[in-house]
Amino acid sequence: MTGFARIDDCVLHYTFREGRGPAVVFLNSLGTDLRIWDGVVDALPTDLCLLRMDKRGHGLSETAPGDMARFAADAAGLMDRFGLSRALICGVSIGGMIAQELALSRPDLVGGLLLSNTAAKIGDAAGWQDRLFRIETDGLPAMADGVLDRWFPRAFKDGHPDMVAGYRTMLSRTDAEGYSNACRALAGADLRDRVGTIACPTVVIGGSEDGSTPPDVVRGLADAIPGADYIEIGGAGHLPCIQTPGDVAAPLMDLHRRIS
Ligand SMILES: O=C(O)CCC(=O)CC(=O)O
Repeated sequence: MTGFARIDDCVLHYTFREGRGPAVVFLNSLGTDLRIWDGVVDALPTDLCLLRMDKRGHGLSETAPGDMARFAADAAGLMDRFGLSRALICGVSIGGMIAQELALSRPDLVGGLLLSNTAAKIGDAAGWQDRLFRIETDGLPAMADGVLDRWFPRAFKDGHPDMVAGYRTMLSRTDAEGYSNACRALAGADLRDRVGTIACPTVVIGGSEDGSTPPDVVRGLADAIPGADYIEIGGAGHLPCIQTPGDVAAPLMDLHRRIS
């Protein structure tokens, strides 16, 4: 079922499938929408309960300002709407930060975490300021090639030109204000002092060719969360959910079995 739900000040777009629990909840990266999980969902058993959502300012969700806590409250509000608890939260990049924030603020909702290509702090203030300036002066379409170079390794781009063109379109059509709001949320978010208290089973995935969250940064997150496992996907860029969805679906199902 595809639908829309008002969570406080913002109408959010989601897809929900009832099924076997624990539910799996997917949280997207910057400049993408819930379709980045299509390949992962196709590789999962068809009887699982699944919730995907477009965070505010992305996909078909409304645009409204909000920090990392607000993004997590949106996910929590949607999960509450569907009566989900102890779910397996799978987030990539900023989606992985939202997942960490959710585990810290609403541990009742989170049974396990699959954190893909993310960290407890992503980038630095100067880098985000520069990006905000470029969005305003050049616009997202003009920035797309640079972003895609961080998302996908050269060999993947050469081998899949149509797919890469499609994701360039997804990025370029993202609402500039929504994208900028998410950049501000990233600039202001630092979970490094708090992730050591995450207590649920956690798997962290990195990509050896990730140009946005390099593998040493992602491994640092796994080191900071008690008991977390780290998996590095050789040859993967920033978005293995698109590039090699089976490499995300397999640890997701292992974790699902562990928490079931
Ligand atoms: O992808 C994200 O959610 C944030 C990390 C980032 O900066 C991605 C990019 O390189 O554009």
